[in-house]
Amino acid sequence: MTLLEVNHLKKTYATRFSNQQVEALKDVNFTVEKGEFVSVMGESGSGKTTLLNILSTLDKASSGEVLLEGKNLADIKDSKVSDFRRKDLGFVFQDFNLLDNFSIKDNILLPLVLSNTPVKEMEARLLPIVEKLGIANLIGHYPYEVSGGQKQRAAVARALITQPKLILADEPTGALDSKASQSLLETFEDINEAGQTIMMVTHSTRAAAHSNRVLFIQDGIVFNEIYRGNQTVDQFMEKITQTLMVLVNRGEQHD
Ligand SMILES: Nc1ncnc2c1ncn2[C@@H]1O[C@H](COP(=O)(O)OP(=O)(O)OP(=O)(O)O)[C@@H](O)[C@H]1O
Repeated sequence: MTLLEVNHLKKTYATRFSNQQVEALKDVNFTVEKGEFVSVMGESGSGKTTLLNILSTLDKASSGEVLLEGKNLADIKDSKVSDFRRKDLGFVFQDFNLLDNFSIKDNILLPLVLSNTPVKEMEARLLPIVEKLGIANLIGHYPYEVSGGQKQRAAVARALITQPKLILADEPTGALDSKASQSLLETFEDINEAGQTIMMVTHSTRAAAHSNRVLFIQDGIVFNEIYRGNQTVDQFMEKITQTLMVLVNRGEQHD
């Protein structure tokens, strides 16, 4: 079943200091099936953040459409946009975005508090998630008392707690050491195997190699996509590296 459909997405920015326009996305087309774990790669400036911002309704496309379960995001009323973002999407960022003055538990529960979920239900949802993520013993701590890897697990728990249709992750391993990255990627694989659809922007070939499919963006379009299939992480990494080389060579020919 198709969860996300992106059709002819275009985003043009008007620059502030000249009349020039930047075409960040020219014609982006792809679909994501329910239960997929998809990575998006591309050189710096290729439009990955722009794409994530539009998918997460933080920014609007210049033209084209994004459908989530067949529903056009552009049709969501302004008054309902934050509700949509909170209930249907989960976010994981490079720098965790946890609130320093809230305990790990309160950080995780925040989206449910904001949508007036009964306390009993909050508690019932919390336990299995923190146990699965291995942070059950840390929920009374504050973010400054735990490691980067543990902070990111708390952020993943916060993303999962609303049972979102889609998790959007922006460089989730960017601030983690290799051990914590590896552990987070395995967690992503686990929650994906349990049915969670994930879309992750990353510069890391190792991170991307944990997903099922990689989309490569260049010059504002999806230039290529490759599937992991039965490949191991190492085999898929090799394939991703080869595809990135083609991308770099293509870019140099254009320069
Ligand atoms: N608000 C803005 N105003 C004008 N131009 C912008 C704006 N945001 C992004 N751009 C331009 O759009 C293009 C795509 O930027 P974007 O941030 O989406 O790339 P990216 O692939 O996420 O890069 P990175 O990997 O470095 O984060 C770039 O040329 C960038 O300079």
